[in-house]
Amino acid sequence: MTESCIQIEQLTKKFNKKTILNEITLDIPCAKITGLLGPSGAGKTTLIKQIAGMDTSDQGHIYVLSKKMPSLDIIHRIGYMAQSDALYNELSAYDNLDFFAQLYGLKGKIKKQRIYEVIELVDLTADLRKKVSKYSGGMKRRLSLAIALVHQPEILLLDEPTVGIDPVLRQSIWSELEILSNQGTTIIVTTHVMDEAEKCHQLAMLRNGRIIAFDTPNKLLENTETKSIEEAFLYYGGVKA
Ligand SMILES: Nc1ncnc2c1ncn2[C@@H]1O[C@H](COP(=O)(O)OP(=O)(O)OP(=O)(O)O)[C@@H](O)[C@H]1O
Repeated sequence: MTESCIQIEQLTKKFNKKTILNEITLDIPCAKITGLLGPSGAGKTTLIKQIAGMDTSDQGHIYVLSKKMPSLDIIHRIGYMAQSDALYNELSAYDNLDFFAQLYGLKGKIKKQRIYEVIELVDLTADLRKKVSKYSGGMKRRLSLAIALVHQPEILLLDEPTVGIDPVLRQSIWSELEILSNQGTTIIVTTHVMDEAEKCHQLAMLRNGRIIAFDTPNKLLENTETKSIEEAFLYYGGVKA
């Protein structure tokens, strides 16, 4: 049995009396890439924010690294990349990274070294001193990813990290996620891109705020006798392919 680093128990979240997350129970394995797959409006962002401890639930609990969320002790052990970039546009990429690295307690040589490592990883070294206001949308996504990684978090929560990123860099980001998970990082990534879903070690399929399936991509295909994750999703969603 794989150890789990995040436990979600009977989690329900409502907005204006509308149920957005409906009694979600999930055990997210440690040191694996878990994908949250679902159509627009399924509740992926709402769920990832709950895991990050950014919002309260109406019912149920979340434990991250054995601590009940929200927990201030855990927040610095999480790297969170939101769907919309939270960057300081009037600062350079370096200064943005420097600011967030300091918030996470990095100092001196180690801080500088990590800034250069993560900026290289997202292929922005040449634009490090450029103001973020002059960045394209894809460059901003890459910088947001670098910020989420700068303090080497044990838990990495990525909300649609590769939107607007070209296929070559997307590949290298996925290779890096694979390396990080091999090194022990627990990663959750939301996506509605099916070929990215196949790269995840575990996939949680979310529809109308409910988990309709949770397994490895291979098992999901096997169990539904389908040839693609998209077909498997339709099967679990009640639309027989
Ligand atoms: N703060 C809020 N107030 C009211 N409704 C909200 C709020 N946040 C999200 N919702 C609603 O909750 C539902 C789920 O939204 P959420 O952003 O979690 O979906 P998603 O699966 O991440 O979609 P997408 O792939 O488009 O990002 C939507 O109907 C959305 O309008």
